[in-house]
Amino acid sequence: MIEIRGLTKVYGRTTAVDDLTVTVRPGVVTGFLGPNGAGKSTTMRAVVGLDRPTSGEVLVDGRRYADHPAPLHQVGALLDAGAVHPGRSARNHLRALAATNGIGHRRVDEVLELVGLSEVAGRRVGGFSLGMSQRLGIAATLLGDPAVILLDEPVNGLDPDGIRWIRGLLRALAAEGRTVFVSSHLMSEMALTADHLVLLGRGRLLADVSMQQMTATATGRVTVRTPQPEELTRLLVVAGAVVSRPEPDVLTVTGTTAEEIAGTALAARILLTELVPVHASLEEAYLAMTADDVQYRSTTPATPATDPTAPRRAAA
Ligand SMILES: Nc1ncnc2c1ncn2[C@@H]1O[C@H](COP(=O)(O)OP(=O)(O)OP(=O)(O)O)[C@@H](O)[C@H]1O
Repeated sequence: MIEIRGLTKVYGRTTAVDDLTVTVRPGVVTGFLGPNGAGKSTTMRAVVGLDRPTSGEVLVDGRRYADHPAPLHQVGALLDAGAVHPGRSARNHLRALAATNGIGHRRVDEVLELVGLSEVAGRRVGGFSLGMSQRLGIAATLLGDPAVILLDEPVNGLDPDGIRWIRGLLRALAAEGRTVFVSSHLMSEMALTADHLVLLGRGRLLADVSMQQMTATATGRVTVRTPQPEELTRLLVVAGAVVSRPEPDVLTVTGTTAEEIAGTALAARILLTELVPVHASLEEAYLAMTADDVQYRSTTPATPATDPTAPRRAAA
């Protein structure tokens, strides 16, 4: 378990993490999401003691990382896949890491196998593709068979096969009862991998929710087909809904439910030939939640930033 309590990290005039309190639990994959610059990497570095908090603290299974007698057995962290001596072979890189932590050669071969690098284990790491380097980084995190696994943007540089592989690996590690905390700025990827989500925006906690809760709060819109669109539009607008008309006999309605639309239509004897609730995708919910917190914004944000159905924040 990772307990982040009141974590604040200030760099000069930038508050990278702002009073963040969150608990990352074992047995599930927790996705750590937020736009670029939200403070995800800073938080992860603080977990493994690479960044000293300005205030607050982070405990891993009840102790600060530095207080664990054998940290590599406690926490496996992939924070920068590039931090490898380019002249070394993959096997020797892992053997060097293993040696300093009292881990034997057999475990090195096991993790090479696990990440699919056995056949290239003798090759110089300098010639590795980004995807291969990511796999090697993941192998290093698993060396000590840790209870807590921390991965910063692990799918970066992976091809679709690699992405599917890492998804399976993360889910298997969580199923074994480990704590799996994985950052990404790709909601679509997390939707397939994570059971729980921690959302960060400008260093602050925006949401700490299960994937199910996130989907439920992603209020959607309703598509209605009717031969009496003008009449139904008038009634729905009076009732406070927002209505657009993409086709002559089709309305898109937000701000109300399918049940209410059906009730309104029935009361006015308006025929409905189609009534389809369309749930907002997780991607839309995420964009709506983080719209105010994007540090580097393009000039034409193609986001539903003003969507009145955007879910409320858990904490602002
Ligand atoms: N060593 C540092 N010195 C100064 N500022 C820093 C440092 N590290 C991070 N920052 C700043 O802190 C903020 C948070 O950065 P951080 O890398 O933690 O965000 P992130 O969510 O991981 O972003 P990304 O998805 O782009 O990696 C940013 O404004 C960044 O510029």
